[in-house]
Amino acid sequence: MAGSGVFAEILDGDVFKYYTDGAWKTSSSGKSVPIINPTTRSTQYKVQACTQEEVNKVMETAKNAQKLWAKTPLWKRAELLHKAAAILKEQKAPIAECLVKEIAKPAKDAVTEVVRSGDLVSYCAEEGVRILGEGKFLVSDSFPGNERSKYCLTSKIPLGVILAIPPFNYPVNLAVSKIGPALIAGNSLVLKPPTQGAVAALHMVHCFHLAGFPKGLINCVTGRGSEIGDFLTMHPGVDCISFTGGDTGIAISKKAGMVPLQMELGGKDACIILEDADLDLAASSIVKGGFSYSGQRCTAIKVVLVMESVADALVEKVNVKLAKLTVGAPEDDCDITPVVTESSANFIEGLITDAKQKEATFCQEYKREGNLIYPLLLDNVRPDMRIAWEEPFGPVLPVIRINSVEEGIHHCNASNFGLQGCIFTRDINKAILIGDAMETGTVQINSAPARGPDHFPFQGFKDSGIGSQGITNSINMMTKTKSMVINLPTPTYSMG
Ligand SMILES: NC(=O)C1=CN([C@@H]2O[C@H](COP(=O)(O)OP(=O)(O)OC[C@H]3O[C@@H](n4cnc5c(N)ncnc54)[C@H](OP(=O)(O)O)[C@@H]3O)[C@@H](O)[C@H]2O)C=CC1
Ligand SMILES: O=C(O)[C@H](O)COP(=O)(O)O
Repeated sequence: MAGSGVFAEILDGDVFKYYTDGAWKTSSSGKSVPIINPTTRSTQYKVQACTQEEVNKVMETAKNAQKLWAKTPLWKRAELLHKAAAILKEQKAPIAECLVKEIAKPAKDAVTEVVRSGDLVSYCAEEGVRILGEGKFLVSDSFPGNERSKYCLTSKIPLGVILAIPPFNYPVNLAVSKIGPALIAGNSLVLKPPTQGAVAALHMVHCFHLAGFPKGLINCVTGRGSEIGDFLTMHPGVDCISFTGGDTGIAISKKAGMVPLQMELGGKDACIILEDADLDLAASSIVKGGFSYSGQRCTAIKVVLVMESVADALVEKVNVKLAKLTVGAPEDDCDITPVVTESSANFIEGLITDAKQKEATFCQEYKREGNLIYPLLLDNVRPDMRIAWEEPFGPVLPVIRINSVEEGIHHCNASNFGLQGCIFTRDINKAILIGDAMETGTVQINSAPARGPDHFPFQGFKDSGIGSQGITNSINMMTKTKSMVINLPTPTYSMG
């Protein structure tokens, strides 16, 4: 049960505490934020509603702790991260249980998220030791007009305090994808977990606490993003913001100060199917890519653009597979589970109603029970329908029939998003040419979009983000370059 066993100290009555200065604390606000279970639609957990004064204190604590941490040898930082990763994996069951209750993640996927997170933290430790242990050495005489009289030594140093804000759909994994790189690079961390998923995140933070990180290095404040979000992101104590979520990220980037930003935002990942595609492979990738975790992945396939000549065959294959998906409770490990909130379900329903009014073909009957929306494929979607452009973040997928590859590329590039895209064809030359034309951060050939493996670069173009994630890129992003120039009195070759 959440908040029991080794996690007992993170709970105060029925409210989970926040974490700072190496200890679990109750907010002086006396207020809590309820977390609604998407399946039962009743309050499952409560977390502290932290105050602005508490945020100020946390920032100061993080700043002080970072100064000492930056002086901690790299191998020691790595050792602690490996320890935290091991504890995280050991504690996968209670953390996964929180994910099931808070965000209705299917039971097996919830365990996978925690194990993947442990692996990610370990990889950060190893990669950090490799890339931060090396710097650059430059000599001056390669630039016109210079003799060889200056030696420049560059190394990577930490930024300071990293503010990490992950979204609800991977509250553990997308938190550690920021925490691991931040810590190995010598930064301290303030985590603001999503409200749905906060309790899983607090359990994860406790694993870092148990690993024995120095006091104040990792901090976790809770509260609604709409209430403490602006105060956090505009706080002068923040040296970098790493955010994953929706349009909120665009607003943050306009308000934040002159600090590095890492933004991973929404997507409308297109799947282009050519006439020569392996349709069985395409259909299973569409079902997995479009419907796993009920479509609540930024990398989910969110629009299928299929050549008219193979559209009927593809739609039929997808429908056969959709009929086999199980629909129900996350505890039963169903494929399709309730979406995260009632307002998300209402938003998805709005897109479906619009498509109905504009006469899309419904391949299944639209069915909703509370937050549970049954999987739905909409065929013959046209560009005047909202679902052609907007991100449902739910188990509904539009199919647009195209008559040329150019039409598919045009639709993909007309989107304000540019996260990932995929192409199904047996012609690798065509795949590469189309992939080059798609304005997305990543193009997958003959597979659905995906962020992992977690060391691959992961980035969105346009409204899908700023910067690039993936373990190596995040470590680099959370550092700055420092140079030391040794100025010699004469060129180095002047003797002998
Ligand atoms: N590109 C990517 O890697 C990913 C993108 N996404 C995108 O995220 C969206 C869904 O996730 P969701 O969690 O609903 O996204 P949101 O943008 O609503 O929330 C993301 C995080 O921001 C916090 N937040 C809310 N308001 C503010 C604010 N004013 N200042 C600072 N933080 C704030 C939220 O806290 P709280 O929960 O308390 O409101 C949450 O922790 C989708 O659009 C999806 O595509 C999701 C995953 C990955
Ligand atoms: O949050 C998301 O949706 C992810 O970053 C996608 O991750 P995945 O491709 O590994 O599911």
